[in-house]
Amino acid sequence: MSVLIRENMLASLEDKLPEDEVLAQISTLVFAATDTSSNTLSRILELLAHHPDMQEKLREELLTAGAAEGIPYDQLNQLPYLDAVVRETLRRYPPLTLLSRVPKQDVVLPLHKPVRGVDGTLITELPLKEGTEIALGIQGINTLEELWGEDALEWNPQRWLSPLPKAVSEARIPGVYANMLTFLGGPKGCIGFKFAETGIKVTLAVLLSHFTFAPTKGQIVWNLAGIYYPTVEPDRNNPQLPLVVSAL
Ligand code: HEM
Repeated sequence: MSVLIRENMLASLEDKLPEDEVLAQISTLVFAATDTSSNTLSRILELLAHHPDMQEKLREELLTAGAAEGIPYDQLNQLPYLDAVVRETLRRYPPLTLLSRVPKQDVVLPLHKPVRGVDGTLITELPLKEGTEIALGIQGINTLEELWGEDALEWNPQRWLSPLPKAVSEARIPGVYANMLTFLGGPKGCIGFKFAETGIKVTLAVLLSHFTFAPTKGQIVWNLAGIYYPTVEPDRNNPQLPLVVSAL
């Protein structure tokens, strides 16, 4: 945001954004960045609390790399298990599960594989009228068994430590990040995906090298909304995720 403000002050009169547009950009950045990243982080901590073996493996990787004292960006980004945990969570539990797009003109959309219509004809493409709202099933693509294999619905960071199934790379998923649609792609894709990934990794590095996380007795429910958020049953309105946190 400071870069945006600074560059706008330096821009020529012709290129300068008016103040209301700068404010609108700042609101978009805050809105787009906050709940997406924090809910992903909550999801990771909850999953690690329920998988103490994976939590320990990740902590060991972090402590060996010196995360307790603080490690440089490049080194943090090269930690394979940390990367696997973040990727797998963003694959299996994308904070935005469904988004839509509206074509500005009539288009014909080719299908990845043909489907059979109720009258028995084979359909290979969909003609869409301008203005038709199309739902993009982010979570559906991220967890398609046909691509990711029979365990597509399992949260398994280990899958990122060996080559991905051929079907995944051959599908050419048009997302900006790791063969998935979590951050979408194209001109309206997420501009903050690297920032989000780094923020999540830095926070995990700091927390896991000083604390352990375990589940509480309360039942956590993840509510499907614009952005998935956790609550404690039966309260569905106040986002919260209690965990037992102990100092190392
Ligand atoms: C885990 C974290 C995040 C996820 C899953 C995520 C996901 C997405 C997705 C799917 C879109 C496309 C929305 C659409 O086309 O309707 C998007 C757009 C965007 N994201 Fe992210 N995002 C994350 C974090 C961030 C962060 C940290 C920032 C900023 C630093 C950011 C800034 C933006 C902006 C500016 C847009 C464009 C909004 C627009 O076109 O109106 N995002 N994000």
